[in-house]
Amino acid sequence: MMTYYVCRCFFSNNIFLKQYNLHVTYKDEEQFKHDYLQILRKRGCNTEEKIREACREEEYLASEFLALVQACKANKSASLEEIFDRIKVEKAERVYTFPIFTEEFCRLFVEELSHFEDSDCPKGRPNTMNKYGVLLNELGFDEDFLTPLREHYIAAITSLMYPDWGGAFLDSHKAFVVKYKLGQDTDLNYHYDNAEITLNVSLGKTFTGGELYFGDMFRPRETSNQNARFTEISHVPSIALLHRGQHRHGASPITSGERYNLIIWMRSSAVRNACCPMCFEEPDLVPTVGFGDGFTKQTETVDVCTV
Ligand SMILES: O=C(O)CCC(=O)C(=O)O
Ligand SMILES: [Fe+2]
Repeated sequence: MMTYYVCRCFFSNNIFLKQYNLHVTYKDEEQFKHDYLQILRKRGCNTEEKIREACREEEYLASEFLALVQACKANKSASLEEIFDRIKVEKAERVYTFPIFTEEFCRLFVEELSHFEDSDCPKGRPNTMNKYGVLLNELGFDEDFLTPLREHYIAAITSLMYPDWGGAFLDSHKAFVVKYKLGQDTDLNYHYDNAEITLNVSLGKTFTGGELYFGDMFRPRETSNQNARFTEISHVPSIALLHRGQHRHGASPITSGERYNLIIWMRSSAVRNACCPMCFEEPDLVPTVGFGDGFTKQTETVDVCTV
């Protein structure tokens, strides 16, 4: 089958520097300074510090997110107070939210996905629950965007928040975008994820309804808990939500508009090699391509099946 790609330029071209009201292309620092230093200076970017800020590759990340990651990295063993100033603790147990992307980046991302949807490229769907989502590894998003995002940024947060779920040992992921629209998929059944930790980011566009609701943790060999209490959380564009993969959840129907969410199922081979989170048995490994479902043949494991 033919392999299709997106161009690397998606991550470097046409980045909007809001503060200076300027669209730029970023290949490397030398090119960036050569092309934009003069105009940036004229627009008030006149100190070394400001120039360094402007040519950071992290332009698509919210400044609050960069500050949170910095605090997590600095705070590895010290007090969590500064981190809890920067992260919202939601009512559902161990669910956290925080700004992650700029609104401009969310808009560009959704635009890019719409082009892909309109194209006749073959489309693998994220999972059996979802007819309209897009698998992102097929679009070439892992190498330059999602793997560095997980390794250099998100891991700093998960290491602190979910040490018991392999948060410090995440080594692969499956990422996709889910889409809800009246007349297409409008909601998602109650389920748990094939992930140790899930990142769920609302990308917009505009919608009503579509809340995420959380119930109880999945327990193998236990019949469904009729008394599970549900906690609803509304998605807000550009805000990320972190939860444990085994924390059962679903999405309420949207009542208008279109809702796109980036979902990253993050895996820790050290955790899942000991016990498959879907069948709760020792995994029966079948070779596959790419990250597969995140199992490896490494022998060092962390057993959370008993957590
Ligand atoms: O639509 C959502 O916010 C939830 C999606 C989800 O839980 C999933 O795809 O695993
Ligand atoms: Fe899910």
